[in-house]
Amino acid sequence: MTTPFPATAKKLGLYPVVDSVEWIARLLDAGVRTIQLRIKDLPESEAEPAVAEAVALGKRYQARLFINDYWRLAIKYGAYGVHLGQEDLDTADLVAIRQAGLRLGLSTHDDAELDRALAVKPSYIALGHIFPTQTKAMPSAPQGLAELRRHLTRLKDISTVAIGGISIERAPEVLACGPGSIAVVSAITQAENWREATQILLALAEPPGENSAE
Ligand SMILES: Cc1ncc(COP(=O)(O)OP(=O)(O)O)c(N)n1
Ligand SMILES: Cc1ncsc1CCOP(=O)(O)O
Ligand SMILES: [Mg+2]
Repeated sequence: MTTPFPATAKKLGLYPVVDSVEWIARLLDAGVRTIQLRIKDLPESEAEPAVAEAVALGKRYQARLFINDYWRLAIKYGAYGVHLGQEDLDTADLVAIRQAGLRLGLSTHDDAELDRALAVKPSYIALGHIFPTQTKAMPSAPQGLAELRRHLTRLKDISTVAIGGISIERAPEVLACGPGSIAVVSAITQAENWREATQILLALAEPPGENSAE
């Protein structure tokens, strides 16, 4: 029988995905408590200082800091968790991640990927991309809100994250579908006023009294 990964909060709330320690520091200081460091295409040795700093910051703020892709570094520095995509699943050592006590988040885009992800018993499942996005080249079409709703009906007992093209304007309709979290990149990093955008998104995704400390 597959051993589950450690649970995370059912409602992870606002989940910014950013590419630098500077963004991690700013957003933790602004009150964000779930966050991901997503550095792409750097050799592990070059990404290592950023991962180490991000993990230290996450601990200082008692935040849920997920490391994208670099699972060995996440284990080495004791991150809260790791985020992996379907391709990453082909190569990552899931046993090592679980034995190190890290949470695991997995990307999914359709029913087959959901089946595969659920078999791993991760800490959360990400569903995307919901709307068109400029941030990442996606091989599939956006799933939209109806598919998001349909997928969520299969995921009552696990923490869920919606991602892809979620703007301040679209966040309420996404949240109304019932995911525990919305992950955003450009809604914050490309905002004219990132502080204001973050506060608006925090208020939408984390209504007072609803944020769990897990
Ligand atoms: C919360 C969240 N959801 C999805 C992704 C995408 O992960 P992946 O499919 O592995 O693609 P890359 O981010 O590695 O390009 C994510 N990072 N975070
Ligand atoms: C990393 C990732 N995975 C699926 S969509 C996406 C990018 C989301 O970025 P944005 O919030 O700017 O659309
Ligand atoms: Mg990945």
